[in-house]
Amino acid sequence: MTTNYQICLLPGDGIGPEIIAEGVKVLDAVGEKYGVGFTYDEALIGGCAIDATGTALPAETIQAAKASDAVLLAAVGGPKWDTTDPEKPRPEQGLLGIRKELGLYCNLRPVQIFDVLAGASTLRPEVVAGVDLMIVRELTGGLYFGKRERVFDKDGAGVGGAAGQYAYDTLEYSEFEIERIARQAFEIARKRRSKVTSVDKANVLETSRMWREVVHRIHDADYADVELEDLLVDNTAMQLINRPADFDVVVTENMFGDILSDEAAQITGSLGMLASASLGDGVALYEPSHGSAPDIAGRGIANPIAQILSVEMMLRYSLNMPEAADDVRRAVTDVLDAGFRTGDIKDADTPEDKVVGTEAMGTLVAERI
Ligand SMILES: NC(=O)C1=CN([C@@H]2O[C@H](COP(=O)(O)OP(=O)(O)OC[C@H]3O[C@@H](n4cnc5c(N)ncnc54)[C@H](O)[C@@H]3O)[C@@H](O)[C@H]2O)C=CC1
Ligand SMILES: CC(C)CC(=O)C(=O)O
Ligand SMILES: [Mg+2]
Repeated sequence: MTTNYQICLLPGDGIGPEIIAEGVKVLDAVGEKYGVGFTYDEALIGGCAIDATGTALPAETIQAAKASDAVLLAAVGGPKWDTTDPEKPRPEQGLLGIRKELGLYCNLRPVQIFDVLAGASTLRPEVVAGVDLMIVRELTGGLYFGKRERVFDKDGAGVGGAAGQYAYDTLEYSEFEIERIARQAFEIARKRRSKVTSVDKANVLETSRMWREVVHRIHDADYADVELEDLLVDNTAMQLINRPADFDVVVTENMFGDILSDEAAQITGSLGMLASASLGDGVALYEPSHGSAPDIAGRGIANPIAQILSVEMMLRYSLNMPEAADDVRRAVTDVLDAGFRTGDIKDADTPEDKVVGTEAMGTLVAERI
């Protein structure tokens, strides 16, 4: 009997539709090789969903995601929907909403340097050599999900202590949320180089002081074999580009993880290389770490590798196809070793005939599965 998987596709906006097509191309090549069927159910999220339905996360999209074996998302957002009006819908609400709906509290962002891309990084090759770290980002708590409000000073009488508008966002964490992400980080570290760096701002924030306490309690009780270090987030931002190869697993709260992963992506040469898996206790979602790149959308030049490596993570974590996942990684490595580059990862030595577009890069990878 042929295995058949139902994959929910969420192309979103900007370069989203261009790169997800290449993820699907690679997944189809995997299906052909392993005799596995993939059925795709495409749904709306983000700006395109606002245009069609007035909301960034229609109920049908949530249903399609929950009914699938895994979700493949590209990216949402763009200038068309940018607004500072708190009453208007924003594409990013769709992304935050689907993470919450599916309970995706654990975001894995692997930062690995492909040897041949050492020259594409803005850091010196000897600094980026051997970089292999995993950012474990808490994904459904913290500042992105806390209560927020803007109070308009309609009569000029002043709000929040002074004349003018007043706004706030709140950063909250429960012990439970910290404990479950910390356990994930320690478990992952045990399968890697057994080192966890816990990143916080405990010299200022109360949530961070509790974060540190909980992480240490879990460590001392159940994971004393794993090395644990604490690092303040500002120092981490600096150390990541100073000594990136020293990091193994980096565990941190939602916003710190968002910011640090974009920074870490640059170590690999481009944000277009950084995949991610968003995991919970049910259906998981796989997405590049980058956004919808409106500055290059519609030109066929976006790098689809982050999306393709997100397919690799889907095969590994949701579909229990580790050999196929290895095939995807090997195929990407082979294409890069053969010298092919999208514009974002080319360097001064890349010959013009090796610079390829989104579609060609996807085809080159799919051919090597
Ligand atoms: N997961 C998601 O859907 C995310 C969505 N966004 C949204 O995306 C929109 C654009 O945000 P930005 O701040 O510009 O971040 P971005 O990640 O879209 O782009 C940052 C820079 O990286 C480049 N880049 C990103 N992905 C690339 C790829 N695959 N190939 C080549 N170059 C690539 C872009 O061209 C741009 O110069 C905003 O509306 C933002 O809210 C931002 C981050 C995550
Ligand atoms: C667009 C945000 C909601 C999220 C983000 O930047 C990310 O997950 O990387
Ligand atoms: Mg981000």
